[in-house]
Amino acid sequence: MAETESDNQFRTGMAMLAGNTLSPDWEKAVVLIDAAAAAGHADAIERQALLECRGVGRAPSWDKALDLLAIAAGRGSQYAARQLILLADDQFEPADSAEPRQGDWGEMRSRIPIAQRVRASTAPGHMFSASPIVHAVPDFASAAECQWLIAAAAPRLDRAGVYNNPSGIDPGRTNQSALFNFCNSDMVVEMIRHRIANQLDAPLGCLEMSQVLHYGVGQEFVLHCDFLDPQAMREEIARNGQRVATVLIYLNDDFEGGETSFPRLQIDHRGGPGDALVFGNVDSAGRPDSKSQHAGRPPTRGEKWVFSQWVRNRAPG
Ligand SMILES: O=C(O)CCC(=O)C(=O)O
Ligand SMILES: [Fe+2]
Repeated sequence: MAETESDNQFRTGMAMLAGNTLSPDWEKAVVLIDAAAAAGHADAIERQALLECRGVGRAPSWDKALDLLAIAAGRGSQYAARQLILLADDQFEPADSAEPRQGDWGEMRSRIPIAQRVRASTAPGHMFSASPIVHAVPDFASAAECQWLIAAAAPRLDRAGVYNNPSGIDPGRTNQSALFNFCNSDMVVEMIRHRIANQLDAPLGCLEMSQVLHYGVGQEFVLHCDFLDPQAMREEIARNGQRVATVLIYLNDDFEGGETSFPRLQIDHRGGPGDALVFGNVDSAGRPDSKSQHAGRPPTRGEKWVFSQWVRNRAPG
């Protein structure tokens, strides 16, 4: 089938947002995606939902975003349909279902409990350390969300990089990761990001691009601190802020080993699927705290999957 004008606009707009920079040139891309969506392009409407919830070139609105998702599903976007099923019914629908899902998408959309889905956890959890904070929060994400994140990351895994190495590859980080830039984020991921921002009482703009990490047997993320080196990364910190907190969400438990270890705090932790570990990388005065040093230990059997969110002390810009 010949490519239509709106196919072309959608493809070109998405290509502009495919990189991993924190601030791509949104303006032109958004014009193209909006134009394709206005012409009824289902995939463009599905992406427009993400623009609405993030507030790119408009005021952020979950309601408008979810309305668009229902329209996109009605126009045949299976991706939009799967997001609605998860958000309304907390059910994970694999992407390769043989039968295209039929549904009353407007009705399903109306049942999405937005406030509940983005609400911070009120469970006391377990405070391992007060300074730096290391706080285990149970049941932070649902089983379906964990399955969703693994499925979204699995086809895109790449050798994990580190910020302060120009080649991006670090010998101390043998695990793999998948980044959620605009092109591969979605409303399920955005809801989890929103929940994390609420949990930390931080603006959404402070969250870096989310990642899912994968460790096979023997793969590890050796001892490191998540804060950015105040000297070596001075310009980056001035531009985009310091990385003051990290939130991990454990996505599975069918492995052995693979703890998150903080040797200076004598913590060795493994959460169950959906449990979060929130930790600070700076002390109460905002200074980098080397006691936050930690490692992702290698699994000795099976594979470990974890969602990792680095959080700055201010939004980039
Ligand atoms: O996988 C882990 O347990 C640790 C991950 C980690 O240190 C990070 O994402 O910064
Ligand atoms: Fe880390």
